[in-house]
Amino acid sequence: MPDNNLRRIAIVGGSRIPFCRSGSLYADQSNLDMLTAAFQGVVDRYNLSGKKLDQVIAGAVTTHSKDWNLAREAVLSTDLSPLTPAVTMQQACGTSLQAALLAGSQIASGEIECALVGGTDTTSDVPIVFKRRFAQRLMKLNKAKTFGQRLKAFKGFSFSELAPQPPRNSEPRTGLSMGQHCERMAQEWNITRKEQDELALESHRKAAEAWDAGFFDDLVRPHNGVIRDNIVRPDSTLEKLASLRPAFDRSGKGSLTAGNSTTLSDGSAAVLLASEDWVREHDLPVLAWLTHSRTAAVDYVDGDEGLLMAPTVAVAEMLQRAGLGLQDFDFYEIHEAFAAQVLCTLKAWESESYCTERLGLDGPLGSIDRSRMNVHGGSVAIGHPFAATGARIVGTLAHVLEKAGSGRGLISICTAGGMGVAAILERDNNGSGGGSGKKTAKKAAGKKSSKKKSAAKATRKKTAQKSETAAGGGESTASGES
Ligand SMILES: CC(=O)SCCNC(=O)CCNC(=O)[C@H](O)C(C)(C)COP(=O)(O)OP(=O)(O)OC[C@H]1O[C@@H](n2cnc3c(N)ncnc32)[C@H](O)[C@@H]1OP(=O)(O)O
Repeated sequence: MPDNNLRRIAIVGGSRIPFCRSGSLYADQSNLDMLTAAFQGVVDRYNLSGKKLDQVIAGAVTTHSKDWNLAREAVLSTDLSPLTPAVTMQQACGTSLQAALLAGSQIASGEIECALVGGTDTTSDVPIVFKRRFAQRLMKLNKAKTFGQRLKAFKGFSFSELAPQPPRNSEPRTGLSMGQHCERMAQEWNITRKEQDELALESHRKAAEAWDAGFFDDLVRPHNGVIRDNIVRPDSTLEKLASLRPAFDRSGKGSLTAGNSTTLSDGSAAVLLASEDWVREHDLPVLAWLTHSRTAAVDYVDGDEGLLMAPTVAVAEMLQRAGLGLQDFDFYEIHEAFAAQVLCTLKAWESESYCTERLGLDGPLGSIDRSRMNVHGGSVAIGHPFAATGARIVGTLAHVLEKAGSGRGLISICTAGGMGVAAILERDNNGSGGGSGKKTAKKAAGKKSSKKKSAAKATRKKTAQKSETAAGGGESTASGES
């Protein structure tokens, strides 16, 4: 991306739905319902109704086979032009940040002018399937033409075959959950329980303050009757956090709890990216520019690397290529998979031996100013619908930079499979630097013709009908007050 022949990548803006605790207010929502809502949020915000976009890249980590090409199905459920192509991709918790990087590369190279990227995940609507043996019987039954063939399909049947198979919740190569892996990292890096609880408490405090101050008003669009993230706990205390039992290691050494880990959550987020020309042509604002990125992986299987330590590598390599130091940032958005993951990452960057021996640097990257990190809360407080987190963070950081007027922000996301995705967003001193930005998002949305408005309404109705909505008013109001 630093190549001068490449075009600048504008972040026009993002939209997401409120994130909710697993099995709560989105229990009736599918990945498609939620991704459609995030996409439609961007469409409405930037007056894209009926428009053909050049590219849509999005994904989910936990999917059903019925999800098909989820990104394309979501496009067809919005009022974007059906001529908009879309691709579904997955890189665990890095999915929608990686989607932005892939789309950004296409914009930079001149291949496309604009792209919508996003992610969604549900831990409420998970695919629970039968054992392979029973599934094979059903396939045989489906093909059977005679009564004898139908009977044969069930020859030797055992009721144990009916035991449901829930989705995998552990790393395929180690059999350990993310939490168990992060416990190991916390113990290796001597991260205390108190440090983790303090970080978690701060995350909740900042997220609650940001909601109260209206920071999320432009970024989060109510969905299914929910108006606020229902995971944020403004009333949490250090004493309460300290009283929670370790969740992943009950040997007495464990320090990761429900309070300092991300909770299983449902939600979606999307971001619109474009070339400078396209932004100008459509008179849209540029909140920030996507200027650098890097993806890295660590060997957590045969090597002795921590599963969630790859962002240390991705960020180090990105900084080297960008010619920047770790302190050259006004804001840091570090995905809080677990409070311990963030603390291990910060400690690794401060460690001379880790930075020289593992990252091949001349010395430590050093400390960051913690008051600039996750300034409006992180994944511990807001929630972490896996594939949605990258787009949430890109949208949030772009918004933070817009409000600051100018500056530079660093994004760091750890993923399952031992990977890390990093990116840099920047905002020029002269503001947007791209389109005049005269037509603000709200003005753009306000200009929507009544014909388009009713088309959008009809489409949303169509989508809503597809899911059996049980948006209980009482429950939704409760979330609004959370
Ligand atoms: C790359 C990556 O991003 S990896 C990360 C991927 N994500 C994950 O792996 C998800 C990890 N999280 C989990 O698996 C689960 O959330 C767990 C296992 C940590 C906890 O699950 P649960 O036990 O169901 O959590 P639950 O929400 O019920 O909380 C347990 C208790 O802690 C309390 N609690 C949780 N957070 C707080 C808080 N901030 N303040 C006060 N109390 C809290 C709850 O009220 C609850 O108390 P109760 O038992 O009295 O009702």
